[in-house]
Amino acid sequence: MSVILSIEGLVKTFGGLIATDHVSLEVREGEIHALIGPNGAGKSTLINQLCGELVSDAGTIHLAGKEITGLKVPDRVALGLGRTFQITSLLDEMTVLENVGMAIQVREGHNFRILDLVSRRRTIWQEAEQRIADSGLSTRAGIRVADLSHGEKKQLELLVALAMKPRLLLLDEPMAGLGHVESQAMIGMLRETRKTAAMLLVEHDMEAVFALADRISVLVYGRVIASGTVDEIRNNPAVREAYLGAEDELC
Ligand SMILES: Nc1ncnc2c1ncn2[C@@H]1O[C@H](COP(=O)(O)OP(=O)(O)OP(=O)(O)O)[C@@H](O)[C@H]1O
Repeated sequence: MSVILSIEGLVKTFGGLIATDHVSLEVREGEIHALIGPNGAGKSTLINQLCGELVSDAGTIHLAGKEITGLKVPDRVALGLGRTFQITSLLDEMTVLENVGMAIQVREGHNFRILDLVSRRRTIWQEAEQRIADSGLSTRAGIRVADLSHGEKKQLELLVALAMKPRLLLLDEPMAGLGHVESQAMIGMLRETRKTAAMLLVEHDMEAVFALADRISVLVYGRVIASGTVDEIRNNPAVREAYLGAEDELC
């Protein structure tokens, strides 16, 4: 399986604090690679370094073989990097359909030509309808974002990110704040997503991690202390040690 994301020796410091300390890991095509670790381990910092919101102090990032370490956010997006943004980035007064349609228009923007504007618009809205019909939001296309539940907003956030057709999707706690039923719906959506995009999944919900991950890397104090399959990570003494006091989370 080829490597879609390769990180080598990535470092980020804040003053005297080393938030990510020579992090190296790989995400392969078609896999969900979970990144877990205690609070303050550096997971969000790493995601922000990868998407270009934080400039790294050292190390390299390659996406599908191309070095993207020094690129700006839009250039990384153009090369196939996607991420779910905070729910607040959804357009509250617009419908589910309009939010997905807008994302597709952004993706297609550079292809617009005056002459085929009308037919392009039709294609865009058809794609938006199809993406929604295939998701857990199939009955919510005409609903304003403001009237959606928290779980539905998280699903829409994922749909909007997918409308950009990323090759690699960075997910920062997609299960946060979801109830059991909503979590199951999100797990279903992420399983479907695996068919089109590899994912680096930062998540505290271990049930979801174990249900979804092909491989897991464990970050503690900014360092990767272990990388492996679900079983390897569950049975790794150093990982259990890092989670001491919350051991049943790993059972
Ligand atoms: N902008 C910043 N300025 C200063 N320190 C920061 C900044 N961002 C993060 N940190 C520090 O870097 C360390 C790693 O934080 P980070 O948010 O990446 O951890 P995390 O693993 O995502 O934690 P959590 O699971 O609680 O979200 C923490 O000690 C945090 O306080």
